[in-house]
Amino acid sequence: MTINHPSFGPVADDRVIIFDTTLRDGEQSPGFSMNLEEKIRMAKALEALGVDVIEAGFPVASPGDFESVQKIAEVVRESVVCGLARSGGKRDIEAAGEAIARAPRRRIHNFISTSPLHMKYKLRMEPETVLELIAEGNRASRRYTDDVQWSAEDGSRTEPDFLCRCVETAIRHGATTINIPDTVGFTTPEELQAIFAMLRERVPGADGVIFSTHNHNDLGLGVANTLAAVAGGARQIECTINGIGERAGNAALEEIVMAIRTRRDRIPFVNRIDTPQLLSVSRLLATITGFDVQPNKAIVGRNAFAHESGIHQDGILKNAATYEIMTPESVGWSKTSLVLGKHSGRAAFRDKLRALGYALGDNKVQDAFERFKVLADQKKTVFDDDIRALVDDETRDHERIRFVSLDVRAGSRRPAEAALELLVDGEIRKAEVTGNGPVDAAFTAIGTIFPHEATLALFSIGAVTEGTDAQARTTVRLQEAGKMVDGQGADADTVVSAVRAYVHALNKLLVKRERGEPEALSA
Ligand SMILES: CC(=O)SCCNC(=O)CCNC(=O)[C@H](O)C(C)(C)COP(=O)(O)OP(=O)(O)OC[C@H]1O[C@@H](n2cnc3c(N)ncnc32)[C@H](O)[C@@H]1OP(=O)(O)O
Ligand SMILES: CC(C)C(=O)C(=O)O
Ligand SMILES: [Mg+2]
Repeated sequence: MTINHPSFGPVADDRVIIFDTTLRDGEQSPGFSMNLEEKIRMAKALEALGVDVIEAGFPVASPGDFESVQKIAEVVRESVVCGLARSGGKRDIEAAGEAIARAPRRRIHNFISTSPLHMKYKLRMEPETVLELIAEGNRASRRYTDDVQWSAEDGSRTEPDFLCRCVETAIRHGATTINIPDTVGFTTPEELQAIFAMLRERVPGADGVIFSTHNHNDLGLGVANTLAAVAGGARQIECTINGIGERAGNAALEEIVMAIRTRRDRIPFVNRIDTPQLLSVSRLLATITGFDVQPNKAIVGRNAFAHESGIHQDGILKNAATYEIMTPESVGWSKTSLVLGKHSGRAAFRDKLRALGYALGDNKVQDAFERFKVLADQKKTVFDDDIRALVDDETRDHERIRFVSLDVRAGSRRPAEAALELLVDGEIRKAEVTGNGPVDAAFTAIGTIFPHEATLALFSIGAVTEGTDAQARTTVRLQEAGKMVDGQGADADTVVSAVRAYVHALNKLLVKRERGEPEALSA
Protein backbone atom coordinates (compact mmCIF):
# COMPACT_ATOMS: atom_id res chain seq x y z
CA MET A 1 0.00 0.00 0.00
CA THR A 2 1.30 3.49 -0.86
CA ILE A 3 1.41 6.14 1.89
CA ASN A 4 1.29 9.83 1.02
CA HIS A 5 4.01 11.42 3.11
CA PRO A 6 4.42 15.22 3.55
CA SER A 7 8.14 15.14 2.71
CA PHE A 8 8.40 12.23 0.31
CA GLY A 9 5.04 12.20 -1.43
CA PRO A 10 3.77 8.73 -2.29
CA VAL A 11 5.91 6.12 -0.53
CA ALA A 12 5.56 2.68 -2.09
CA ASP A 13 5.33 -0.27 0.25
CA ASP A 14 8.65 -1.72 -0.90
CA ARG A 15 10.62 1.40 0.00
CA VAL A 16 12.47 1.88 3.29
CA ILE A 17 13.31 5.38 4.40
CA ILE A 18 16.81 5.68 5.81
CA PHE A 19 16.88 8.00 8.83
CA ASP A 20 20.42 8.69 9.98
CA THR A 21 20.96 9.80 13.57
CA THR A 22 24.77 9.86 13.62
CA LEU A 23 24.72 13.56 14.47
CA ARG A 24 22.21 13.16 17.32
CA ASP A 25 22.14 9.68 18.92
CA GLY A 26 25.60 8.92 17.52
CA GLU A 27 27.01 12.06 19.08
CA GLN A 28 25.57 10.96 22.44
CA SER A 29 28.37 8.32 22.64
CA PRO A 30 30.85 9.50 25.27
CA GLY A 31 33.82 11.15 23.57
CA PHE A 32 32.13 11.49 20.16
CA SER A 33 31.18 15.18 20.27
CA MET A 34 31.62 17.03 16.99
CA ASN A 35 32.06 20.74 16.41
CA LEU A 36 30.02 22.83 14.00
CA GLU A 37 32.33 22.51 11.02
CA GLU A 38 32.63 18.73 11.53
CA LYS A 39 28.87 18.31 11.75
CA ILE A 40 28.37 20.24 8.53
CA ARG A 41 30.94 18.04 6.77
CA MET A 42 29.20 14.93 8.04
CA ALA A 43 25.76 16.23 7.07
CA LYS A 44 26.92 16.96 3.51
CA ALA A 45 28.46 13.49 3.28
CA LEU A 46 25.23 11.89 4.52
CA GLU A 47 23.21 13.85 1.99
CA ALA A 48 25.54 12.75 -0.83
CA LEU A 49 25.27 9.18 0.43
CA GLY A 50 21.52 9.34 -0.17
CA VAL A 51 20.22 9.40 3.41
CA ASP A 52 16.51 10.38 3.41
CA VAL A 53 16.40 12.02 6.84
CA ILE A 54 19.33 13.53 8.74
CA GLU A 55 18.66 13.93 12.44
CA ALA A 56 20.96 16.91 12.90
CA GLY A 57 20.75 17.35 16.68
CA PHE A 58 18.72 18.24 19.75
CA PRO A 59 18.39 22.03 19.40
CA VAL A 60 17.29 22.80 22.96
CA ALA A 61 20.29 20.94 24.40
CA SER A 62 22.77 23.82 23.96
CA PRO A 63 23.38 26.94 21.88
CA GLY A 64 26.00 24.95 19.94
CA ASP A 65 23.50 22.19 19.12
CA PHE A 66 20.94 24.79 18.05
CA GLU A 67 23.46 26.50 15.78
CA SER A 68 24.62 23.26 14.16
CA VAL A 69 21.06 22.15 13.38
CA GLN A 70 20.36 25.62 11.98
CA LYS A 71 23.47 25.62 9.78
CA ILE A 72 22.78 22.10 8.54
CA ALA A 73 19.25 23.20 7.69
CA GLU A 74 20.79 25.94 5.56
CA VAL A 75 23.17 23.73 3.59
CA VAL A 76 21.33 20.44 3.14
CA ARG A 77 18.94 20.56 0.18
CA GLU A 78 17.96 16.98 -0.64
CA SER A 79 17.59 15.17 2.68
CA VAL A 80 14.96 16.05 5.27
CA VAL A 81 16.62 17.85 8.21
CA CYS A 82 15.26 16.79 11.56
CA GLY A 83 15.54 18.27 15.07
CA LEU A 84 14.77 16.33 18.26
CA ALA A 85 12.50 17.66 21.01
CA ARG A 86 10.92 16.32 24.20
CA SER A 87 7.14 16.08 23.85
CA GLY A 88 6.79 17.78 27.22
CA GLY A 89 9.93 19.94 27.12
CA LYS A 90 9.10 23.58 27.75
CA ARG A 91 11.17 25.17 24.99
CA ASP A 92 12.14 22.03 23.05
CA ILE A 93 9.65 22.19 20.21
CA GLU A 94 10.05 25.90 19.69
CA ALA A 95 13.84 25.51 19.54
CA ALA A 96 13.59 22.59 17.11
CA GLY A 97 11.08 24.47 14.93
CA GLU A 98 13.31 27.55 14.75
CA ALA A 99 16.48 25.55 14.11
CA ILE A 100 15.11 23.64 11.12
CA ALA A 101 13.18 26.59 9.64
CA ARG A 102 15.51 27.14 6.66
CA ALA A 103 15.52 23.54 5.46
CA PRO A 104 13.46 22.96 2.31
CA ARG A 105 12.37 19.66 3.89
CA ARG A 106 12.15 19.67 7.66
CA ARG A 107 10.97 17.45 10.45
CA ILE A 108 10.40 17.79 14.18
CA HIS A 109 10.91 14.57 16.07
CA ASN A 110 9.33 14.64 19.48
CA PHE A 111 9.49 11.83 21.97
CA ILE A 112 8.38 10.79 25.42
CA SER A 113 8.81 7.60 27.45
CA THR A 114 5.87 5.23 27.54
CA SER A 115 7.13 2.22 29.54
CA PRO A 116 5.89 1.80 33.14
CA LEU A 117 9.48 1.97 34.40
CA HIS A 118 10.32 5.22 32.64
CA MET A 119 7.01 6.89 33.35
CA LYS A 120 7.12 6.07 37.07
CA TYR A 121 10.78 6.59 37.92
CA LYS A 122 12.18 8.92 35.30
CA LEU A 123 9.34 11.18 34.22
CA ARG A 124 7.40 10.74 37.47
CA MET A 125 4.26 11.14 35.40
CA GLU A 126 0.94 9.34 35.24
CA PRO A 127 0.17 7.60 31.92
CA GLU A 128 -2.67 10.08 31.29
CA THR A 129 -0.22 12.99 31.56
CA VAL A 130 2.04 11.31 29.04
CA LEU A 131 -0.91 10.98 26.63
CA GLU A 132 -1.66 14.68 27.05
CA LEU A 133 1.96 15.62 26.36
CA ILE A 134 2.02 13.45 23.23
CA ALA A 135 -1.01 15.32 21.91
CA GLU A 136 0.33 18.76 22.89
CA GLY A 137 3.82 18.04 21.54
CA ASN A 138 2.55 16.91 18.17
CA ARG A 139 0.14 19.80 17.82
CA ALA A 140 2.91 22.26 18.69
CA SER A 141 5.26 20.61 16.20
CA ARG A 142 2.71 20.85 13.41
CA ARG A 143 2.88 24.64 13.73
CA TYR A 144 6.39 24.41 12.25
CA THR A 145 6.09 21.59 9.76
CA ASP A 146 3.73 18.94 8.38
CA ASP A 147 6.46 16.33 8.78
CA VAL A 148 6.17 15.35 12.44
CA GLN A 149 7.64 12.23 13.97
CA TRP A 150 6.72 10.94 17.38
CA SER A 151 8.72 8.33 19.32
CA ALA A 152 7.65 6.13 22.21
CA GLU A 153 10.88 6.12 24.18
CA ASP A 154 11.45 2.65 25.69
CA GLY A 155 8.64 1.55 23.37
CA SER A 156 9.73 -2.08 23.28
CA ARG A 157 9.20 -2.36 27.05
CA THR A 158 5.82 -0.63 26.93
CA GLU A 159 2.60 -2.37 27.79
CA PRO A 160 0.89 -3.21 24.44
CA ASP A 161 -2.51 -1.67 25.24
CA PHE A 162 -0.95 1.56 26.44
CA LEU A 163 1.40 1.64 23.46
CA CYS A 164 -1.63 1.40 21.16
CA ARG A 165 -3.28 4.32 22.96
CA CYS A 166 -0.10 6.41 22.69
CA VAL A 167 0.33 5.71 18.99
CA GLU A 168 -3.33 6.45 18.30
CA THR A 169 -3.02 9.76 20.17
CA ALA A 170 0.16 10.65 18.30
CA ILE A 171 -1.46 9.99 14.93
CA ARG A 172 -4.67 11.83 15.83
CA HIS A 173 -2.63 14.90 16.80
CA GLY A 174 -0.55 15.15 13.68
CA ALA A 175 2.31 12.62 13.64
CA THR A 176 3.13 11.31 10.18
CA THR A 177 5.90 8.97 11.34
CA ILE A 178 5.61 6.74 14.40
CA ASN A 179 8.86 5.43 15.85
CA ILE A 180 8.98 2.56 18.34
CA PRO A 181 12.51 2.54 19.72
CA ASP A 182 14.19 -0.31 21.50
CA THR A 183 15.89 2.31 23.65
CA VAL A 184 17.88 -0.07 25.82
CA GLY A 185 18.60 -2.83 23.29
CA PHE A 186 16.45 -5.33 25.16
CA THR A 187 14.04 -6.73 22.59
CA THR A 188 14.45 -9.74 20.29
CA PRO A 189 13.68 -9.98 16.57
CA GLU A 190 10.46 -12.03 16.99
CA GLU A 191 9.19 -9.78 19.77
CA LEU A 192 9.81 -6.58 17.83
CA GLN A 193 8.28 -7.90 14.63
CA ALA A 194 5.16 -8.78 16.62
CA ILE A 195 4.98 -5.30 18.19
CA PHE A 196 4.91 -3.63 14.77
CA ALA A 197 2.42 -6.11 13.37
CA MET A 198 0.21 -5.57 16.43
CA LEU A 199 0.29 -1.77 16.15
CA ARG A 200 -0.51 -1.82 12.46
CA GLU A 201 -3.40 -4.12 13.04
CA ARG A 202 -4.92 -2.49 16.12
CA VAL A 203 -4.31 1.26 15.91
CA PRO A 204 -6.84 3.36 13.99
CA GLY A 205 -5.07 5.46 11.35
CA ALA A 206 -1.99 3.19 11.33
CA ASP A 207 -2.31 2.67 7.58
CA GLY A 208 -1.76 6.39 6.91
CA VAL A 209 1.60 6.77 8.67
CA ILE A 210 5.12 5.44 8.30
CA PHE A 211 6.26 3.18 11.12
CA SER A 212 9.86 3.53 12.14
CA THR A 213 12.34 1.37 14.03
CA HIS A 214 15.28 2.55 16.17
CA ASN A 215 17.39 -0.15 17.78
CA HIS A 216 20.22 -0.09 20.23
CA ASN A 217 22.94 -2.68 20.33
CA ASP A 218 23.24 -3.60 24.01
CA LEU A 219 22.85 -7.29 23.16
CA GLY A 220 24.36 -6.97 19.70
CA LEU A 221 20.92 -7.39 18.15
CA GLY A 222 20.48 -3.93 16.63
CA VAL A 223 20.59 -4.95 12.98
CA ALA A 224 18.65 -8.21 13.47
CA ASN A 225 15.93 -6.33 15.34
CA THR A 226 15.79 -3.69 12.64
CA LEU A 227 15.27 -6.23 9.87
CA ALA A 228 12.62 -7.99 11.96
CA ALA A 229 10.83 -4.68 12.47
CA VAL A 230 10.79 -4.19 8.71
CA ALA A 231 9.25 -7.64 8.36
CA GLY A 232 6.63 -6.47 10.87
CA GLY A 233 5.77 -3.41 8.78
CA ALA A 234 8.28 -0.68 9.70
CA ARG A 235 9.26 1.38 6.66
CA GLN A 236 11.70 3.82 8.24
CA ILE A 237 14.99 2.61 9.64
CA GLU A 238 16.90 4.70 12.16
CA CYS A 239 20.60 4.00 12.22
CA THR A 240 24.06 5.53 12.46
CA ILE A 241 27.29 5.35 10.51
CA ASN A 242 29.67 2.80 12.09
CA GLY A 243 26.87 1.98 14.54
CA ILE A 244 27.87 4.73 16.96
CA GLY A 245 25.39 5.85 19.61
CA GLU A 246 24.40 5.60 23.26
CA ARG A 247 26.28 2.86 25.18
CA ALA A 248 26.86 -0.06 22.75
CA GLY A 249 25.56 2.08 19.92
CA ASN A 250 22.76 1.96 17.37
CA ALA A 251 22.15 -0.38 14.46
CA ALA A 252 24.79 0.41 11.83
CA LEU A 253 23.57 2.03 8.60
CA GLU A 254 26.13 0.27 6.42
CA GLU A 255 25.20 -3.16 7.80
CA ILE A 256 21.46 -2.69 7.34
CA VAL A 257 21.77 -1.26 3.86
CA MET A 258 24.09 -4.03 2.70
CA ALA A 259 21.96 -6.73 4.32
CA ILE A 260 18.99 -5.44 2.33
CA ARG A 261 21.00 -5.16 -0.85
CA THR A 262 22.73 -8.51 -0.51
CA ARG A 263 19.65 -10.47 0.59
CA ARG A 264 17.07 -8.87 -1.67
CA ASP A 265 15.64 -12.36 -2.07
CA ARG A 266 14.57 -12.36 1.61
CA ILE A 267 14.38 -8.61 2.31
CA PRO A 268 12.77 -7.16 -0.82
CA PHE A 269 13.09 -3.43 -0.16
CA VAL A 270 14.65 -0.48 -1.93
CA ASN A 271 16.41 2.60 -0.60
CA ARG A 272 18.41 5.51 -2.01
CA ILE A 273 21.82 4.80 -0.48
CA ASP A 274 24.75 5.01 -2.89
CA THR A 275 26.62 2.09 -1.35
CA PRO A 276 30.08 2.71 -2.93
CA GLN A 277 30.26 5.79 -0.68
CA LEU A 278 29.83 3.76 2.52
CA LEU A 279 33.53 3.31 3.21
CA SER A 280 34.46 6.95 2.67
CA VAL A 281 31.63 8.19 4.92
CA SER A 282 32.65 5.68 7.60
CA ARG A 283 36.23 6.91 7.38
CA LEU A 284 35.18 10.54 7.50
CA LEU A 285 33.33 9.88 10.75
CA ALA A 286 36.29 7.97 12.19
CA THR A 287 38.61 10.84 11.29
CA ILE A 288 36.29 13.44 12.79
CA THR A 289 35.66 11.57 16.04
CA GLY A 290 39.10 10.01 16.38
CA PHE A 291 37.56 6.54 16.83
CA ASP A 292 38.45 3.90 14.24
CA VAL A 293 36.09 0.99 13.68
CA GLN A 294 37.38 -2.39 14.83
CA PRO A 295 39.19 -4.40 12.09
CA ASN A 296 36.46 -7.07 11.97
CA LYS A 297 33.61 -4.54 11.64
CA ALA A 298 31.22 -5.66 8.90
CA ILE A 299 31.44 -3.74 5.59
CA VAL A 300 33.88 -1.01 6.66
CA GLY A 301 36.40 -2.77 8.95
CA ARG A 302 39.85 -3.21 7.47
CA ASN A 303 39.44 -7.01 7.49
CA ALA A 304 35.96 -7.03 5.93
CA PHE A 305 37.44 -8.02 2.55
CA ALA A 306 40.82 -9.36 3.67
CA HIS A 307 41.70 -13.04 3.66
CA GLU A 308 44.73 -14.66 5.26
CA SER A 309 43.96 -18.36 5.34
CA GLY A 310 45.25 -20.39 2.44
CA ILE A 311 42.06 -22.33 1.75
CA HIS A 312 40.02 -19.12 1.56
CA GLN A 313 42.67 -17.35 -0.53
CA ASP A 314 42.74 -20.25 -2.95
CA GLY A 315 38.94 -20.10 -3.22
CA ILE A 316 38.96 -16.33 -3.74
CA LEU A 317 41.56 -16.63 -6.50
CA LYS A 318 39.43 -19.24 -8.26
CA ASN A 319 36.13 -17.42 -7.76
CA ALA A 320 35.68 -14.53 -5.31
CA ALA A 321 32.08 -15.54 -4.63
CA THR A 322 33.37 -18.57 -2.71
CA TYR A 323 34.16 -16.39 0.29
CA GLU A 324 32.74 -12.94 -0.46
CA ILE A 325 29.01 -12.29 -0.40
CA MET A 326 29.32 -8.80 -1.88
CA THR A 327 32.04 -7.15 -3.91
CA PRO A 328 34.47 -4.85 -2.12
CA GLU A 329 33.84 -2.24 -4.82
CA SER A 330 30.12 -2.20 -4.02
CA VAL A 331 30.88 -0.59 -0.62
CA GLY A 332 33.86 1.51 -1.60
CA TRP A 333 36.92 -0.75 -1.21
CA SER A 334 39.20 -0.81 -4.24
CA LYS A 335 39.76 -4.56 -4.08
CA THR A 336 39.89 -7.74 -2.06
CA SER A 337 43.05 -8.06 -0.05
CA LEU A 338 44.94 -11.32 0.23
CA VAL A 339 47.10 -10.91 3.30
CA LEU A 340 50.10 -13.20 3.48
CA GLY A 341 50.61 -14.74 6.89
CA LYS A 342 51.20 -18.03 8.67
CA HIS A 343 47.81 -19.36 7.52
CA SER A 344 48.44 -18.70 3.82
CA GLY A 345 49.10 -21.35 1.18
CA ARG A 346 50.95 -21.64 -2.11
CA ALA A 347 48.14 -20.27 -4.27
CA ALA A 348 48.19 -16.87 -2.59
CA PHE A 349 51.99 -16.89 -2.32
CA ARG A 350 52.33 -17.54 -6.06
CA ASP A 351 49.75 -14.83 -6.77
CA LYS A 352 51.72 -12.37 -4.65
CA LEU A 353 54.97 -13.24 -6.44
CA ARG A 354 53.29 -12.58 -9.78
CA ALA A 355 51.94 -9.27 -8.52
CA LEU A 356 55.43 -8.29 -7.35
CA GLY A 357 56.84 -9.08 -10.80
CA TYR A 358 58.63 -12.39 -10.08
CA ALA A 359 58.44 -15.20 -12.61
CA LEU A 360 59.89 -18.19 -10.77
CA GLY A 361 59.93 -21.88 -11.58
CA ASP A 362 58.13 -24.35 -9.34
CA ASN A 363 61.23 -25.32 -7.37
CA LYS A 364 62.14 -21.74 -6.64
CA VAL A 365 58.60 -20.96 -5.59
CA GLN A 366 58.65 -23.99 -3.30
CA ASP A 367 61.97 -22.94 -1.70
CA ALA A 368 60.76 -19.39 -1.23
CA PHE A 369 57.43 -20.62 0.13
CA GLU A 370 59.14 -22.76 2.77
CA ARG A 371 61.19 -19.79 3.93
CA PHE A 372 58.08 -17.63 3.86
CA LYS A 373 56.30 -20.05 6.22
CA VAL A 374 59.20 -19.90 8.65
CA LEU A 375 59.18 -16.12 8.48
CA ALA A 376 55.38 -15.94 8.89
CA ASP A 377 55.64 -18.00 12.07
CA GLN A 378 57.96 -15.37 13.47
CA LYS A 379 56.26 -12.23 12.16
CA LYS A 380 52.77 -10.87 12.80
CA THR A 381 52.54 -9.18 9.42
CA VAL A 382 54.46 -10.18 6.31
CA PHE A 383 54.76 -7.14 4.05
CA ASP A 384 55.51 -7.02 0.33
CA ASP A 385 59.03 -5.86 1.12
CA ASP A 386 59.50 -8.92 3.33
CA ILE A 387 58.54 -11.14 0.40
CA ARG A 388 60.85 -9.28 -1.95
CA ALA A 389 63.76 -9.59 0.48
CA LEU A 390 63.06 -13.26 0.99
CA VAL A 391 62.72 -14.08 -2.71
CA ASP A 392 65.71 -11.99 -3.74
CA ASP A 393 67.70 -14.09 -1.30
CA GLU A 394 66.28 -17.27 -2.79
CA THR A 395 66.72 -16.45 -6.47
CA ARG A 396 70.50 -16.29 -6.57
CA ASP A 397 71.70 -18.75 -9.13
CA HIS A 398 75.12 -20.37 -9.55
CA GLU A 399 76.01 -20.04 -5.90
CA ARG A 400 78.78 -22.37 -4.73
CA ILE A 401 78.12 -21.63 -1.08
CA ARG A 402 74.63 -21.79 0.43
CA PHE A 403 73.42 -21.03 3.92
CA VAL A 404 71.91 -24.04 5.72
CA SER A 405 71.58 -23.27 9.43
CA LEU A 406 72.97 -21.24 12.28
CA ASP A 407 72.77 -21.56 16.06
CA VAL A 408 74.14 -18.76 18.14
CA ARG A 409 74.63 -18.37 21.89
CA ALA A 410 75.40 -14.87 22.96
CA GLY A 411 75.17 -12.68 26.03
CA SER A 412 77.19 -10.56 28.42
CA ARG A 413 78.73 -13.38 30.51
CA ARG A 414 80.73 -15.40 28.00
CA PRO A 415 82.13 -15.17 24.47
CA ALA A 416 79.53 -15.74 21.78
CA GLU A 417 79.36 -19.20 20.19
CA ALA A 418 78.23 -19.94 16.66
CA ALA A 419 77.45 -23.35 15.13
CA LEU A 420 77.14 -22.88 11.38
CA GLU A 421 76.25 -25.23 8.53
CA LEU A 422 76.92 -24.27 4.93
CA LEU A 423 76.42 -26.22 1.72
CA VAL A 424 79.69 -25.85 -0.21
CA ASP A 425 79.76 -27.27 -3.73
CA GLY A 426 76.90 -29.57 -2.76
CA GLU A 427 78.48 -30.82 0.46
CA ILE A 428 77.41 -29.93 3.99
CA ARG A 429 80.22 -28.42 6.07
CA LYS A 430 80.03 -27.40 9.72
CA ALA A 431 81.99 -25.23 12.12
CA GLU A 432 81.60 -24.37 15.79
CA VAL A 433 83.57 -21.33 16.90
CA THR A 434 83.58 -18.56 19.46
CA GLY A 435 83.87 -14.88 18.73
CA ASN A 436 83.66 -11.39 20.03
CA GLY A 437 79.87 -11.14 19.77
CA PRO A 438 77.45 -13.22 17.70
CA VAL A 439 78.18 -11.62 14.31
CA ASP A 440 81.92 -11.97 14.76
CA ALA A 441 81.48 -15.63 15.79
CA ALA A 442 79.24 -16.31 12.79
CA PHE A 443 81.61 -14.62 10.32
CA THR A 444 84.58 -16.50 11.83
CA ALA A 445 82.64 -19.74 11.29
CA ILE A 446 82.25 -18.85 7.61
CA GLY A 447 86.01 -18.36 7.38
CA THR A 448 86.55 -21.72 9.10
CA ILE A 449 84.30 -23.56 6.69
CA PHE A 450 85.44 -21.66 3.62
CA PRO A 451 88.86 -20.09 4.19
CA HIS A 452 89.41 -16.93 2.11
CA GLU A 453 91.51 -13.80 2.02
CA ALA A 454 88.69 -11.29 1.65
CA THR A 455 88.32 -8.64 4.32
CA LEU A 456 85.16 -7.00 5.60
CA ALA A 457 84.98 -3.45 4.21
CA LEU A 458 81.41 -2.57 5.23
CA PHE A 459 78.68 -4.06 7.38
CA SER A 460 75.27 -2.40 7.71
CA ILE A 461 71.93 -3.54 9.06
CA GLY A 462 68.47 -2.01 8.65
CA ALA A 463 64.87 -3.13 9.03
CA VAL A 464 62.96 -4.09 5.86
CA THR A 465 59.61 -3.22 7.43
CA GLU A 466 58.34 -1.84 10.72
CA GLY A 467 58.13 -3.33 14.20
CA THR A 468 60.37 -5.39 16.44
CA ASP A 469 59.42 -8.47 14.41
CA ALA A 470 60.56 -6.84 11.14
CA GLN A 471 63.07 -8.59 8.89
CA ALA A 472 66.62 -7.31 9.12
CA ARG A 473 68.27 -6.49 5.80
CA THR A 474 72.06 -6.63 5.90
CA THR A 475 74.70 -5.46 3.49
CA VAL A 476 78.21 -6.89 3.67
CA ARG A 477 81.03 -5.52 1.52
CA LEU A 478 84.06 -7.76 0.98
CA GLN A 479 87.36 -6.74 -0.49
CA GLU A 480 90.00 -9.02 -1.95
CA ALA A 481 92.96 -8.17 -4.11
CA GLY A 482 91.39 -4.94 -5.32
CA LYS A 483 88.03 -6.58 -6.00
CA MET A 484 85.08 -5.29 -4.06
CA VAL A 485 81.61 -6.86 -3.83
CA ASP A 486 78.42 -6.15 -1.92
CA GLY A 487 76.21 -8.95 -0.63
CA GLN A 488 72.67 -8.66 0.74
CA GLY A 489 70.80 -10.83 3.16
CA ALA A 490 67.43 -10.65 4.85
CA ASP A 491 65.94 -12.60 7.72
CA ALA A 492 63.85 -12.08 10.82
CA ASP A 493 67.01 -13.01 12.76
CA THR A 494 69.65 -10.29 12.54
CA VAL A 495 72.66 -12.65 12.71
CA VAL A 496 71.20 -15.03 10.13
CA SER A 497 70.58 -12.01 7.90
CA ALA A 498 74.25 -11.01 8.35
CA VAL A 499 75.48 -14.52 7.47
CA ARG A 500 73.28 -14.62 4.37
CA ALA A 501 74.72 -11.26 3.26
CA TYR A 502 78.29 -12.45 3.87
CA VAL A 503 77.68 -15.69 1.95
CA HIS A 504 76.10 -13.72 -0.90
CA ALA A 505 79.14 -11.43 -1.09
CA LEU A 506 81.50 -14.39 -1.00
CA ASN A 507 79.68 -16.06 -3.89
CA LYS A 508 79.95 -12.89 -5.93
CA LEU A 509 83.64 -12.73 -5.22
CA LEU A 510 84.09 -16.33 -6.37
CA VAL A 511 82.29 -15.53 -9.61
CA LYS A 512 84.60 -12.58 -10.16
CA ARG A 513 87.62 -14.74 -9.43
CA GLU A 514 86.49 -17.44 -11.87
CA ARG A 515 85.83 -14.91 -14.59
CA GLY A 516 89.23 -13.38 -13.90
CA GLU A 517 87.56 -10.00 -13.77
CA PRO A 518 89.88 -7.05 -13.38
CA GLU A 519 90.01 -5.03 -10.24
CA ALA A 520 86.85 -3.02 -9.65
CA LEU A 521 85.83 -0.42 -7.19
CA SER A 522 82.51 -1.90 -6.34
CA ALA A 523 80.20 -4.80 -7.07
C1 LIG B 1 16.76 7.98 24.43
C2 LIG B 1 17.41 9.24 24.05
O1 LIG B 1 18.38 9.19 23.38
S1 LIG B 1 16.70 10.67 24.56
C3 LIG B 1 17.81 11.92 24.12
C4 LIG B 1 18.93 11.97 25.08
N1 LIG B 1 19.81 13.05 24.74
C5 LIG B 1 20.17 13.97 25.62
O2 LIG B 1 19.76 13.97 26.78
C6 LIG B 1 21.18 14.95 25.16
C7 LIG B 1 20.76 16.41 25.39
N2 LIG B 1 20.26 16.66 26.70
C8 LIG B 1 20.49 17.80 27.40
O3 LIG B 1 21.25 18.66 26.99
C9 LIG B 1 19.78 18.01 28.68
O4 LIG B 1 19.47 16.76 29.27
C10 LIG B 1 18.46 18.83 28.46
C11 LIG B 1 18.84 20.24 28.00
C12 LIG B 1 17.58 18.17 27.42
C13 LIG B 1 17.69 18.92 29.75
O5 LIG B 1 18.54 19.39 30.73
P1 LIG B 1 17.97 19.65 32.24
O6 LIG B 1 16.83 20.55 32.16
O7 LIG B 1 19.14 20.08 33.04
O8 LIG B 1 17.39 18.25 32.73
P2 LIG B 1 18.16 16.88 33.00
O9 LIG B 1 18.96 16.51 31.82
O10 LIG B 1 18.90 16.94 34.30
O11 LIG B 1 16.96 15.86 33.18
C14 LIG B 1 16.09 15.61 32.13
C15 LIG B 1 14.71 16.13 32.43
O12 LIG B 1 13.90 15.97 31.28
C16 LIG B 1 12.72 15.21 31.63
N3 LIG B 1 12.28 14.55 30.45
C17 LIG B 1 12.86 13.54 29.79
N4 LIG B 1 12.14 13.26 28.71
C18 LIG B 1 11.12 14.09 28.68
C19 LIG B 1 10.05 14.28 27.80
N5 LIG B 1 9.98 13.57 26.70
N6 LIG B 1 9.15 15.23 28.06
C20 LIG B 1 9.26 15.97 29.16
N7 LIG B 1 10.25 15.85 30.04
C21 LIG B 1 11.17 14.90 29.79
C22 LIG B 1 13.21 14.33 32.76
O13 LIG B 1 12.14 13.80 33.48
C23 LIG B 1 14.03 15.34 33.55
O14 LIG B 1 13.10 16.19 34.20
P3 LIG B 1 13.32 16.75 35.69
O15 LIG B 1 14.53 17.62 35.58
O16 LIG B 1 12.10 17.49 35.95
O17 LIG B 1 13.53 15.56 36.56
C1 LIG C 1 14.99 9.68 21.19
C2 LIG C 1 14.77 8.23 20.94
C3 LIG C 1 14.29 7.99 19.57
C4 LIG C 1 15.99 7.43 21.18
O1 LIG C 1 17.09 7.76 20.79
C5 LIG C 1 15.81 6.13 21.82
O2 LIG C 1 14.74 5.86 22.35
O3 LIG C 1 16.79 5.35 21.82
MG1 LIG D 1 18.46 6.09 20.75
